[in-house]
Amino acid sequence: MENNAIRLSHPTKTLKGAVELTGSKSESNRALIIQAWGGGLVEVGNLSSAADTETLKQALRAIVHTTGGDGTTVIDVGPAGTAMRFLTAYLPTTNGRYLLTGSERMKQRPIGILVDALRTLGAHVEFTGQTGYPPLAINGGFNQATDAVTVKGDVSSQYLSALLLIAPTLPNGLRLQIEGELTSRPYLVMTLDMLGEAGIQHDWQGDTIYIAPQRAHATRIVVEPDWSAASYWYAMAALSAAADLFLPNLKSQSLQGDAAIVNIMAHFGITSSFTDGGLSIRKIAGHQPTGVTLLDFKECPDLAQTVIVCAAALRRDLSFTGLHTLKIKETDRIAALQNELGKFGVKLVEDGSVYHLRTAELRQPEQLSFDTYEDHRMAMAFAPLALVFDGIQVNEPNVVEKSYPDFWKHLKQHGFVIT
Ligand SMILES: O=C(O)C1=C[C@@H](OP(=O)(O)O)[C@@H](O)[C@H](O)C1
Ligand SMILES: C=C(OP(=O)(O)O)C(=O)O
Repeated sequence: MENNAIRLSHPTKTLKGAVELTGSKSESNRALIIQAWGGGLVEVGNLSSAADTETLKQALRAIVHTTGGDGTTVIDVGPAGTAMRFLTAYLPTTNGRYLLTGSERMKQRPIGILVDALRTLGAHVEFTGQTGYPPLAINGGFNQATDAVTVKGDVSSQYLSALLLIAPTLPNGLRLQIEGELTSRPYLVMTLDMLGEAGIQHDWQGDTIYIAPQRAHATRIVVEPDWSAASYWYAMAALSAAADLFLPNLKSQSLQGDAAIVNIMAHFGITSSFTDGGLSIRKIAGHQPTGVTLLDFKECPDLAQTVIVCAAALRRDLSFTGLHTLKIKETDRIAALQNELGKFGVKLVEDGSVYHLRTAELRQPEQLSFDTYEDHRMAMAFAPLALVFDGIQVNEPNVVEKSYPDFWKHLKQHGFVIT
């Protein structure tokens, strides 16, 4: 067994009880940026314990302490995509000098589209390594050259959210035209809704969003639990013998697009019911598969691994679309899925923009040891397989800290044996 690995099994295959999920990292990281320019008027409740949120919080603290100083502040966001993208837009609006960098993988995740837009606005942002990728040298204090930028919408919605989050602070505001098809749309809507919670108005006509220069109102933003984290409990429920779980504080009307897991998992025999205090999920005994054949993840890319692995274990030969952004996330998630599903005989076959799951040759090898590719979602998507196979191994399990540090602790509390 590798040094840094755990073995997982679940003797009873039954799940019961409550799971207190941490706050959404997407909501938290938006709240932190709004709070940063909100001038003490913006309070945030239930901030996520995700490492990505802690990273952004520390980075923003570093700015407060160095603004106006002469030296360059080095900010290393590690693997945190939202921290990288949001800071790239936010730092030019402060007065400091920064070197913004991240993990080796972060240096392979494109950011040129956002940097080009910021330069059009007049910001001072340079690539210090490969053009189009972090690290970035950023000098604060820019004179706004224009209020109008056009940004491609089909690569990462985070570029758009990053610009919108600073829009109210720009002297001339921002007129953001989205070019091409918008991917991960709910994250953009989340950004606008959270700005709205701080009193920031916007006008969205066709493909253009306008935000005038505005100040935040006094507000307390309370972060909802993380729906992407909830998705792993849905997968565990679907793979269990019986499940009756309660996830406190999740609401049917959510800012998070990953609440789509409710409808997706209905196809896998899981019912969801919202009460005043949260969400109950149950497995229906003797559920017959619905006729669904195709699932689209364009609006909820972070659910893709959860659902694809779950479908594989249930021998559901489904097809999937909307996976085009997965190759530029924490790892190439398509390649990572293909490798790890292959370890138990399942294929994920690429056919243009559609992917097909092929489970006919599913088998359990003597040893099942899953690699995680520095991707929290690989670890959390494959862990539920301990309910199906007689024990699995997960390598580098600490990756879960990126978004859900208590993941393994919660699994132990719900009957998983982890050694
Ligand atoms: O804005 C956000 O908080 C996020 C947007 C999505 O990224 P893309 O817009 O790059 O798809 C998502 O995958 C990521 O985990 C979080
Ligand atoms: C893609 C993700 O995060 P980020 O882009 O913020 O690193 C994720 O959490 O799945």
